[in-house]
Amino acid sequence: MTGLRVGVIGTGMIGREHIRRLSTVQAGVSVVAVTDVDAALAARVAAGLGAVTHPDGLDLIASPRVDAVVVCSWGGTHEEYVLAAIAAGKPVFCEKPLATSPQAALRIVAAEARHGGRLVQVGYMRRYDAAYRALKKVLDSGVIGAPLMMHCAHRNAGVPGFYEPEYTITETAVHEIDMVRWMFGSEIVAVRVLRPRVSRHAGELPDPLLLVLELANDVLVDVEISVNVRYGYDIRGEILGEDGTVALGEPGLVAVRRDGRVASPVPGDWRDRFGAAYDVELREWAVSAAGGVPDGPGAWDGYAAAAVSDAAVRALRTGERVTVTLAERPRPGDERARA
Ligand SMILES: NC(=O)C1=CN([C@@H]2O[C@H](COP(=O)(O)OP(=O)(O)OC[C@H]3O[C@@H](n4cnc5c(N)ncnc54)[C@H](O)[C@@H]3O)[C@@H](O)[C@H]2O)C=CC1
Ligand SMILES: O=C1[C@@H](O)[C@H](O)[C@@H](O)[C@H](O)[C@H]1O
Repeated sequence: MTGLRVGVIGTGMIGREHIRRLSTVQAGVSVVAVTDVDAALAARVAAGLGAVTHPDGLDLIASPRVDAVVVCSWGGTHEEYVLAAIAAGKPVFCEKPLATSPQAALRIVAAEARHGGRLVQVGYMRRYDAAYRALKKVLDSGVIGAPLMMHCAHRNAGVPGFYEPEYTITETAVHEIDMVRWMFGSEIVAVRVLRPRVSRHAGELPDPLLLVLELANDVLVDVEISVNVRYGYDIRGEILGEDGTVALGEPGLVAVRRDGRVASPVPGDWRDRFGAAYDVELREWAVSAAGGVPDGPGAWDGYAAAAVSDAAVRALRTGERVTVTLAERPRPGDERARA
């Protein structure tokens, strides 16, 4: 791979994680520029890398020294930076969510279509996880027969103080929303959100929740979202087919049997559970971006996830079943794509 010079916007938790992996997992990639609204933080990160800092994300994107952009700032800032990267004709990896409303995500889809080819990749790392890839391989092989249902659980040990009630959907369940579309190759057409008794650890949050996702191919998916389980980070998935089932295995690589007990480690958070998936994700992105065209989950996937998230937030607020209708998908080079 010829050298790819990357600029990173947002040097917080996942920004620093991605900088570390971009600098180590793929030869030929260098992080040459960073920026953060916390300028002191950006300066510390840049000093450790020998990179330069920029006063803001737009300045970084415009730099002729930056070939490709990684956006790791807060969700509400993503649209502006992704649109600027498209305008500059630079490949951009944007952490999830692509944008915080379907309308904003659709503006990105339209801008990329007007550009005429793919530039955007969204950080849906489950598509790169060995266990999810193995699950999909079994499903696609037909060995369990036609899929009927999927049961998922997404449990966080805890969440930070700034975590808002709607983040249960837009920050957390959004991973299952994307994963399910990819797993079954079918759009989500309606969503319900059920609210069981609230956990005593929940504080002000609606925790836990049960989402029911209806797919266009009539597969039904239930997703438990629990964000204060305390015991660890636990991601589960099992598909029921006409002839059998397939489930994600336990993430711990070993089980210790002693004193009449079996014990195996539970990951602490998403960095533990999906560390290897992020490595593959960023490596594959860097290779495809060096060729000018990212090939992972794209702007349309970011839009579809935003549309389903939006419906799920409405379902959470109203208790009703909310249908999802996606916009018409513009084709590359489509000058009519809505501005
Ligand atoms: N794929 C995954 O599993 C995960 C994805 N994420 C996503 O990554 C993004 C960042 O999350 P974290 O790193 O956890 O948050 P964080 O709060 O640790 O870091 C975000 C950084 O962005 C900076 N920032 C905010 N607005 C900015 C702007 N306009 N320009 C430049 N810098 C700005 C903040 O000062 C902060 O340093 C979010 O969109 C989140 O949803 C986060 C965790 C896991
Ligand atoms: O993306 C992530 C976080 O932003 C989110 O807050 C967590 O709930 C997810 O498990 C994690 O993967």
